[in-house]
Order: sequence, then C-alpha cells, then structure tokens
Amino acid sequence: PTGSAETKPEENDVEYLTPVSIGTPPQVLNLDFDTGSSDFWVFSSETSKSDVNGQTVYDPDKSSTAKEMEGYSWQISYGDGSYSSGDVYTDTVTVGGLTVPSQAVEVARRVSDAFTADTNNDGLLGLASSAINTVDPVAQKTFFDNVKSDLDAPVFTADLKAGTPGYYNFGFIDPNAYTGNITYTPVDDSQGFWAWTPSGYAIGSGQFKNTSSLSIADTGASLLLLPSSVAKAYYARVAGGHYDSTAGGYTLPCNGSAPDFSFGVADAGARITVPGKYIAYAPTTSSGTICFGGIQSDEGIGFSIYGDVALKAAFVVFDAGNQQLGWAAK
Ligand SMILES: Cc1nn(C)c(C)c1CC(=O)Nc1ccccn1
Repeated sequence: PTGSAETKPEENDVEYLTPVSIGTPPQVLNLDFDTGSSDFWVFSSETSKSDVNGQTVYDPDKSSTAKEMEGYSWQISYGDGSYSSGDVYTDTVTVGGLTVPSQAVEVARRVSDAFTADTNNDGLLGLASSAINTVDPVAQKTFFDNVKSDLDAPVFTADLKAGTPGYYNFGFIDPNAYTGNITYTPVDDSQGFWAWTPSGYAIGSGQFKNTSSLSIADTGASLLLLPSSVAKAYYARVAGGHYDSTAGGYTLPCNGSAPDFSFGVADAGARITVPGKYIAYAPTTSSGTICFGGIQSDEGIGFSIYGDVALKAAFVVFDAGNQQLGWAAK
C-alpha cells in the first residue's frame, strides 16, 4: 500500500500541520510532522489544564483500542528550547489512509510555553530514526518505521509549499510532484537525523562555493540555519540586511529584492534554489516593513538545519531503503 496526506501551512509557513486519526472511534488531531525528531506525542486529556490553549486533545479513555503502557514515560527537548513530557499508550493510528494498529502514542502531561501558545498544533509526529525516540525504559518506533515494511517502497516524500497546502506521501514517489530529475545523496543517520552534506552554495548569481557542512533535513524547523560565515555573506548582499540583536537574528526589508540562495546536491551539479522572497520570512512585531530573515546562523548547534524555508523550495525523498535523501526542483 501507499498513503498520501495533505499538510497545511500555518501563518508565515512557520510549520505545517497534517491530520492524523487516533483511536476508536477516530479522534483527529493536526500534527507537526517532524523529520528532525522521533517522538509521536499529542496534547491529551492528561495535559495540565494550564498548558492547554485551544489545542485538540486525544483522550485514551474514549478510545476502545487504547492500551496504557504501564511504567513507560517520555520527555523531549528541542533545539529551539521547547520541550514536552508524559506517559505512553498504544492505539490505532491512521495517516493518509495508512493504519498502524498499535502505534506508541506519547500523551503529554506537560508542554513548554511555546507549544501552549501554538494553538493549532496538537502534537508532533516524528519521522527521524527510532533510535532517538525518548520513551523510557524502551524506545518506541515511529509511525514510518511501523508502516515501512508494508509500503510499496520504504520511502516517504515531503512536498511542502509556500503559503498553500502540500503533501506527505508514503511508499511512493509521485512523478507529477517535481520537475527534472531527483538527485540523491547519502544520509548519515548515526545521530538519528536525516543528515547529509550539500556540495556547496551560491548567493544570487554569485559564483558557486564548494564549501559545505553537515546538515539535517528538518521539516519541524521553520528556518534555514547555515554556517555563520554563509549567513553573513548572504546578508551582505541584501540591501538593508543586518544582524539585529534585539530581534535575535538577521533582519531585512520585507518587500526588498533579497537574492536567491542555491545549494548543491551531490557532485552531480544539481542545484536547489530558494527564492529570495522566502528569506523575507515574517514581519517583526514593530513594523510590517522589516522582516525576520529566513536564513540565520547555525552557531552552536553542530550542524546546519534545512528547515521549511529551504524544504518548501524542493520535492524531498526520504529514502530509508537506501539511506539517502533525494532532492528535486518543482
Ligand atoms: C536542533 C535545533 N537547534 N535549533 C536552534 C533549532 C531551531 C533546531 C530545530 C528545532 O528546534 N526543531 C524543532 C523544534 C520544535 C519542535 C520540533 N522541532
């Protein structure tokens, strides 16, 4: 079998939310599919009332197929400082027409303020390696790992779009979803991420630079976090672009003509171009004229992060069968 689920962008494409059915009768929650983590966790009837703020919650007591995993717990923290924790159930989960009869569903007791404030986000569905799942005492499998062996092919694809719905597909590669060829590059999953190394980058029509750093493809991250030297070089080419410590990063004029940012995939000379307009990411609170930059520094993280700002410029194949990432223009 195969599956296909529509995913919808929140404001400024900060995240993409995908409907997921949990339990019997089905409870539908809108989750943030995250290739940068491996926990499937949801707001629930057990979530501290002060931590819930409009989210749809999963109530295992209302599901005839829910089973508590006694003595199991989880706690996760993300690179942006957000975190959540709680207990674990198993229940039937359906995504895009694909059903896993016994998926570990991590129910939150506590979530950090950023999750509480994110009113439409009912939880996360991790799509990185199950090796970094945080459930204690035994790590649990991701939805993709649970369904992978049944799929026509052990792959899923992310087709995120700017300001309009896209798709997560499972088990097949839709030839109508991209243009040209898909260029594949090896994945190093030793840290549990979809980690790869771009072959280089170009800013606008500038010459291609063959420097590159270990990067992860992270659908759960909003921005494109690059080596500080690259971020600096980029904003040097932006009229009105500068580092603003009050804003906490680089800002630029919202309506300006920021240059495109291209990155290379494998030595095949394949390039993905992120349109400059994607880099005028979101207006800063004080004005509509200055925007927070979609490219920021990866200082202190240890790897670059190709988040939604970059991913929405491409059709991306997460190929677990061959441990590789495929990139195509669209
Ligand atoms: C690893 C990392 N470091 N830094 C600075 C960032 C922003 C990340 C990625 C990240 O935080 N992703 C995330 C956040 C919340 C929910 C899901 N994914």
